[in-house]
Parts: sequence; C-alpha cells; structure tokens
Amino acid sequence: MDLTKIKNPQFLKKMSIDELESLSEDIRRFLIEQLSTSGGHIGPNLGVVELTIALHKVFDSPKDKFLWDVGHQAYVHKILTGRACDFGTLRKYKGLCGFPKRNESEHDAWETGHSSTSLSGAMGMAAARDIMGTDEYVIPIIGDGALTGGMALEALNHIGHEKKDMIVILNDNEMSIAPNVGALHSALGRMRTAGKYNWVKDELEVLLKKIPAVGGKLASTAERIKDSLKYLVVSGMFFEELGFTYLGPIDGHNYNDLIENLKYAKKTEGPVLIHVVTKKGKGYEPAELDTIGTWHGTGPYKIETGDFLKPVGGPPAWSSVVSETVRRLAREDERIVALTPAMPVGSKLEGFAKEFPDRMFDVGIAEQHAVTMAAGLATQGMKPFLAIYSTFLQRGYDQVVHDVCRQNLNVFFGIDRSGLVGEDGETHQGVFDIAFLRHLPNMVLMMPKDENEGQHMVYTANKYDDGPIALRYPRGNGLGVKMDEELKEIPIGSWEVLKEGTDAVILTFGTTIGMALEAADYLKKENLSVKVVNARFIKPMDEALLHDLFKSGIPFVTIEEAVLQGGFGSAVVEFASDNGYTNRVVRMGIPDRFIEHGSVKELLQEIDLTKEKVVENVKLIAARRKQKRA
Ligand SMILES: Cc1ncc(C[n+]2csc(CCOP(=O)(O)OP(=O)(O)O)c2C)c(N)n1
Ligand SMILES: CC(=O)[C@@H](O)[C@H](O)COP(=O)(O)O
Ligand SMILES: [Mg+2]
Repeated sequence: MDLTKIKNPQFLKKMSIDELESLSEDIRRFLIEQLSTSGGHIGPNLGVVELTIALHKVFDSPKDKFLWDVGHQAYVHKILTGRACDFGTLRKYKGLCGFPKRNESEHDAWETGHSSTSLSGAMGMAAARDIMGTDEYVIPIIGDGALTGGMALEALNHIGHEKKDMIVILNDNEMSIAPNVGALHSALGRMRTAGKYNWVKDELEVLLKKIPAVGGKLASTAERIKDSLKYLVVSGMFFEELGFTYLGPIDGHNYNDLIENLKYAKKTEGPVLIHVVTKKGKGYEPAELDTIGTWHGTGPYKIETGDFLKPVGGPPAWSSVVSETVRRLAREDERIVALTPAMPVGSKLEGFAKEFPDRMFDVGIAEQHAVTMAAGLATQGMKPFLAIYSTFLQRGYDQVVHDVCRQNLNVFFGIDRSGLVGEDGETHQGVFDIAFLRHLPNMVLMMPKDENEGQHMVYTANKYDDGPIALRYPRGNGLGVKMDEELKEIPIGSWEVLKEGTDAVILTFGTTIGMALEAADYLKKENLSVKVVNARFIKPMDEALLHDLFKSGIPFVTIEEAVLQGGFGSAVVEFASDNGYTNRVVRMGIPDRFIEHGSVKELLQEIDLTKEKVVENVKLIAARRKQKRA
C-alpha cells in the first residue's frame, strides 16, 4: 500500500484482518526505511503498529480523542492521519514534529514530549465532555515506563474516584528507555503471567447464572470463588481496586485480541484499563534484540546490519565526561551516590552502575522523587549526584526549592542537555534552567567552557560542602581539548578573562564562548578590541570583576543559549541597576517563545544567536561609546 496516499484513517473501517496484517507490514517497512536516514524513535513506534491501527479502526478520531503519552510513539498515528507524505521532514527544521502537535493535525488531540501527562489531560477532556454533554471517547495511551511517573498515579487515583468513562491503554513492553524499573513494573509482570483475569471472571459469572437456585450454599460458594479469584489471580487487582475495569493482559500484536477488547471497552461504563503487551522494536531484529535502550531513539543506521552511521571516535560525549569523572571520584569517596530518573543510558551512567551497583539508583520516570531522595541522602552525609536533563528537571522544581535549597543540602545536580537540543524540539530544549535556578537561595550554578574545565567542575562540586551545586552541560560531544591528568578545584564564583580588550566586553559561558572569541577575532580586524570573559559561574557571579568592568565604562554584550527572561543577562543588568552603573548592556539569548525542532545550527540561526549578530551588536555599542567620548 502507498502510505503517502492515506488522507485519514476512515479506510481502516472496512479492512479485513488479513488486510490489516498486510498494512502492518507496509508500515513497518516504511518506518524502518524512513528512520534509517532521519533517525528517531524507531523502537517505540515499531512496537505500536497493530495497536495504533486497531485504535483507529475501532474509534473515530478526531471526534474520539487519542492522547499519546510521551508521544515519541505517535509516528504510526501520524502515518494513518495523512502525514506519511511528509515523513521526509520528520524532526527536521520546519518539518513534522517527532511528537503530537495540535497545529499539525486535528487528530493530534494532546501534545506531549514529557512523560506521564496523558491521563491528567484525558481526565480534563472527559470532565469537559461530561459537562458539555458530548459523547466522544477519551483514550490515553500510556507506556509502562510513563506509568512510573508520579502524575500518572495522581491521575489514576482521581479518574478512579470520579469513575469517569475513559479507556486507558497501557502499552506494556517491559521497557522504559532502558529496561523498566519499579514495583509497579514487577506487578505488571505478575499480571502478564497471570493470564486473562476478566475472561475467567466472565466465564464464572455465566456459570453462576446457570446454577439453578438450589441450596443457596452452592450459589454462594460459587460467588465466593469468583470474588476470591480476584485475589488469587493478581492480574489487574491493582487497577480494579482503583475503580478501573481491567482487561487483559492481551497480545498487542494480535488484531482479534485488540479489536475484541477495544469493542468490549467501548460498551463498558466507567474507567477501563486495557493492559496491552507489546514488543518494543517488533519487526526489526536489531531493535527487537535491544535490551539496554540503544534502539529507543537513534540516529541514522544501516538497515541491513543495524550499524549506526554516526562518526566513530572524536571528542567524548559531555555526559560521559561528567558521569565518568563522578565514577573516578567515587572510587576514593564512598559518600558519592548516583541517581537518574530513568535515563541511565542517556546520562552515560552504565559504567558507574556496573562499578558501584549499591550506589546507583534508577528511580524510574520520577524526577520529583529523584530530587527529594537526593536531599534525603544528603541529610545523612552522602554526596548524591543527580544526573538529570535540564528539561526534565523542570518536573522536580519544587523539590529543588523546598527540599534541597531551603535545607541547604549538598546535592550535586548534573544538568545534562542544557541549551538547545535540536530535533526533539520545544518540549526538550534545555533553556529554562538558568532562569528557574539562579533565583534560588543557596544554589551554585556553573557551566564549563570545555570538557577539561568540566571535569574540574565535577571535582569542585564534590569538594563543595556548603549546599546545592549545579553543573550544566550540553547535549552532544565536547571540543576535543586536552584533559588534565590532575583534577583541581575552581574557586566558586570566579570568572576567567579569555581575551583582553578595551572597546567592549562579552560575558558568556559554555557553548557560546566559541562564538564570542570568533567575533572578537573578527572585530580586531576592524580595530575594535573586545574583551571576552568566561562567566563560568552563573551564580554566584564574579562581582569583583563585574565592578571593575562597569567602572571602566566599557559596554557589555552578554550571550547565553538559554532564555533571556530571568537569565544570566538579566542578572548582569540587575547588578548594574543595583550598583548604579549605566553602561550599555546588550543581552543575546533565547527569545520569549518556544523553540521548535531542527538542528541546533538552524535554530541558532533562527534566533540570531550567531557570530555575525555578536559582531553587529558590539560594533553598535562600541561606536556609540566612541561618539559619546568624542
Ligand atoms: C518527564 C520525562 N522524563 C523522562 C523522559 C525521557 N523518556 C522518554 S521516553 C521514556 C521511556 C518511556 O517508556 P514507556 O512509557 O514505557 O514507552 P516506550 O518507549 O516503552 O514505548 C523516557 C524515560 C520524558 N520524556 N519525560
Ligand atoms: C522521548 C524522550 O524524551 C527521550 O527519548 C529523549 O528524546 C532522549 O533524548 P536524548 O536523545 O538527548 O537522550
Ligand atoms: Mg515501555
């Protein structure tokens, strides 16, 4: 079938099971081919081909609302809703988003990217439906990993309490990105093995009705058997106790099973949870055999061999520099404990976990719990290292405020994927952490100019015993600089002058230092001498140096790959205002809007965070200063 000709999912209604099976093959082939060049979340999407087709066959999107939790597994949904023709632009600048996008299609009822939000969104939609008196179905599809997210449990609790008509699809493939963790995961395992609870219960109920009303004893015994069945067969009890009708576990690749249970759920009142067991990566052997999470989200690969087409060698990944330095220090300091909210692979903590299994915690998709557990560890004199993506730290903000900073606890935050991340787009850009951390009392926030300074900052964080300290670092690889053998402490709050100059000063840190130095070199040819400062501590700032710079009368450009509102540049302007300085300060950074997907280079170009713009700004303010002095 030519998938690019699909306009909407209505064509599925008349298809036979055999035709659906053939469609599955076409879609798998399409995904494997398309993603071999574009990269993307191949494993999750291969696992939901039949599930997605069955959902669109039984329900009527866009009237019926599908909410794809995390949303990384919505490629099949996008194919069936008329977007296969655009798959060449997937995750590319101004192309198809890798997650559901309401302005992309009326079939994308709910936008996701961060995990565990679908049930709460569904509850809102179901409540609105009942208030408005409409009759659409609300169907959140949540993975076993996403179910470990606290807000998913908050929503289950409320949905069950309200007994809302809703059909929750639990897509259980035993994997988060890495193998799934947690007691709930184990319970799901027991459910998977306990077989079909509902079928037995229904059969028993049919039997009960057939027993003639002789001796109430027989009937009451049979009733007791039925009720005890629920406890004998663990399957579904957890959900049944929360007020859900539990269906399953069912084979998520079997159309008859899927369609029968979806139709059964349609006519069941109240909240229903269908436990669907799928295989992540199904239909492509390298992805099917993946047990660590390599095929969760990939770059381009060679279909025939499953070899990834990324450059071999080159500078180390930032995540490895940080996590491996922590591992090196942990050999000497048994107080060091590493925590990750379900990102052991992305945060490159496998080595630490192997060497220190008792001092490594993957808490599941539970950022709030991770932050506060780290605080608990710190109260007992441990040195917790929490490796967490900037964007996912947003999920644990109050815990940073209330449990870590307020108690002034020695938690070391490794804020990975800080700055623009690129193809994952607006839900994943790590651009808010400076603005939501720098105003917190007791917080120290730093960012290295290269991986050598990065390892020294890890060492500094481990030495630091005066409260919380955060090291932010970007997605991707370092610059390939020489790494010092000996680790050294960097004085907290100290900045570094990289280049002297008298006509203007650029304050910046991390990934934008290169841009600043290139601009300064270019301006030298135009007889402008520009000072460049590595403002590697965003908090506390180097106030002595700031006073000297402001007193010299020099104009400023600040640059940050982070939001301008409340960012580093704002801190410099606040400092000037508080101290009565009137020097011109031009702030460069992320504007007040969400930045969509594309390569980091394209996105920097889009927001004018470029060497050329730095040159333009410096010339402008330096020229003004010269005029004033003339
Ligand atoms: C709040 C949050 N934390 C972490 C992530 C990173 N993440 C993306 S997908 C995923 C695993 C999801 O597992 P599951 O829900 O089972 O879906 P599957 O990939 O197995 O289909 C994680 C941890 C995220 N998107 N959001
Ligand atoms: C969907 C999701 O949230 C993760 O899969 C995320 O895309 C991982 O990002 P990295 O590729 O930067 O590890
Ligand atoms: Mg899963």
